[in-house]
Formats: sequence, C-alpha cells, structure tokens
Amino acid sequence: MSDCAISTDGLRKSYRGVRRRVAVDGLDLRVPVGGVHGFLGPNGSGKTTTIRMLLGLIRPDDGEIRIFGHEVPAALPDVIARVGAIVESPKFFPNFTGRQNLELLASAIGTKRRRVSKVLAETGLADRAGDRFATYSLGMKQRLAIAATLLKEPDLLIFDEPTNGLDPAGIHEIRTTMRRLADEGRTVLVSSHILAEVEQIADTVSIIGRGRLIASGSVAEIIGDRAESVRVVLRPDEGESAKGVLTAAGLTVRLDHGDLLVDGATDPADVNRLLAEQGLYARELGGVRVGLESVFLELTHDAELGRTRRRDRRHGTGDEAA
Ligand SMILES: Nc1ncnc2c1ncn2[C@@H]1O[C@H](COP(=O)(O)OP(=O)(O)OP(=O)(O)O)[C@@H](O)[C@H]1O
Repeated sequence: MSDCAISTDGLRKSYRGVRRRVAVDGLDLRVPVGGVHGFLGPNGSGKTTTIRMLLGLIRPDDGEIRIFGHEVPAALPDVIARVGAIVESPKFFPNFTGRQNLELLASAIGTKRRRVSKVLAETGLADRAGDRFATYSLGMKQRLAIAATLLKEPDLLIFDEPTNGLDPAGIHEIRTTMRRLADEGRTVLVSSHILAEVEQIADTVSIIGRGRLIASGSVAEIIGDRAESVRVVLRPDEGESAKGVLTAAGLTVRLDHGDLLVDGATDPADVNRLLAEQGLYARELGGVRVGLESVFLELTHDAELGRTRRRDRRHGTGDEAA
C-alpha cells in the first residue's frame, strides 16, 4: 500500500452511551499519494470519527490504519511529523498579529522562524501578517490555521470541514489554498458534506454513508455513465404512469421536482417513443449533465434503503419480494 498516503481496512468504532452507536462500520479507505482527496458523506456518517482515528486521537475498536505505510496508532510517532491537521478551530491569541502567533508556534515546535514568512506567503496572508488576529475575517483565521499546520512541512494535510461557517469568498479562498498545496506535491484529505464544493477541487473522492464506503475513485469515475440523464417534463398527473412505462422498459427513473430523470446513457428519442406508444406526450425532453451532488444523494439513498430492507427482513416486517 506504499502508493497510498492513507489506507484503512475494516475500520470500526462505536460510541457507548444509553445505546451503542456504530459511527464507523468496517471502513476500507484508500487515499492516493498527491492531490486533493474529498472525504464525503452526510452529517453523522463517520467522517470526524475516522479522522480522529487517523490522528490517534481516539482508538479504533477494530481494523487497520496505515499512513504512508506506517501502522497507526502503533507507529504514529514515526509518521506524525509528516502529517498536519485541522480538526477543530485552533486557538490563537486575538491581540497578537498573525505573524506573532505563528512565530510563537514555530518556537514551540522547534521550527526555524524564517519558515513563518514562507507559510504566510503560501496561504496568501503575507499582506495582513502584521494585523491583529482579532481583526481577521473567518476565512483569514482559517488560512492562518492552515499556515500553522504548514510550519513543520507536512506531506499530508487533513482538514475536517475546513469551510464550515465561511461565506462564499472565504470558501473560495480555502479552496484555492487547498488546491495550491496539492499542486505543490502534498496530499490533502478534506472532509465535507458540501459535495459541489469539493467536486471542483478534488482529484479523487471517497463517499461514505453510515460509516461504510459507498463509492471511491475520480469524480469522473463515480459519475460514470450517469453523466448524461434525460429529463422529461410531463403533465403533473402523468408522472407516475410515465415512470411505470419507462421502468417496465428496463430504464432507471427518478422523480425530480415533478419531472422524470431517466439515468444512464439513454437516447432521448427512445424515451420519447416509449412514452408516445402509451399515449403519453412529453412537453419537454432533453439531456442533462449530472453532478456529484445528485450521484451522492442517489448512492446514500440506495445505501440507506438497502439497510432498511436488511433490518426489515431481520425483523420480518419488510416486503420479502423486495
Ligand atoms: N463523542 C461521541 N459520543 C457519542 N456519539 C458520537 C460521538 N461523536 C460522534 N458520535 C456519533 O457518531 C456518529 C458519527 O459522527 P461523526 O461526527 O463521526 O460524523 P460526521 O460525518 O463527521 O458528521 P458531521 O458532518 O455532522 O460532522 C454520529 O451518529 C454521532 O452522533
């Protein structure tokens, strides 16, 4: 697995409370060396728990983690110097300037002071380095946090929802910074539930749901043959019967805001013919590109559905034919 910056196999973690809660449920993750890897999943799907295990902050119940081939947590001391992470908002002194805050940190971790100017430049903060931290925008505060993780020259950067709470300009700044860090040869793992945002900068992604891997690969691979769908606009009362006709013809059909979306590389003319044969006439019909966001919703919805069906079968309450 030496071509992986991070790999996990069968990673598991439950939290004990009133009830046992499975947060990570046999996760197999592969993060290639170099580039931005989006670690995506809905709220509560286990992203933060996974990241905390990668950093040795909590212990897995089971499974294996390797970072640059080193087993974690056992060999964490051998590799932690190569890893920089932001998992929570780091604390800085509000009345110190950005530069003073970084200089303090640099001396605490034994890094040369001249590195401070370099990381300020790398995160686009050189111009504001002499201003007090308290006067920084949220995006600048987050970039100072990134600058702090760069002090020890890490090969791998791990960011847990780094754009949380930022406005569009702040999101853009962080996104540009992450892209630049990866273009300089580092590996950046960034978790998010905002998929459209990660889609723009990620080279590869892993999508998780309920603590399990649902899909991984390049954005293009995951979108795959869903890249083209056919949108069909009908009279509102015809949606269900049209869906029945197309599904019976073997097509995958979803209702989307009252319209039908026919997934897969389907020729709009075939859809038109199938409907017309049954006396259903489309008001509009055309190809649409599908983004990662809708694929993600579909995948996590399918995973959830599979889980419900398995549970129903166990309890004997489900539709056995399903
Ligand atoms: N310290 C804890 N004690 C008990 N349950 C926890 C704890 N931390 C997380 N959980 C639960 O574990 C599950 C996974 O949570 P986690 O924070 O890892 O997900 P996440 O994907 O990072 O979510 P978000 O996008 O909301 O940050 C959730 O059901 C959450 O409620």
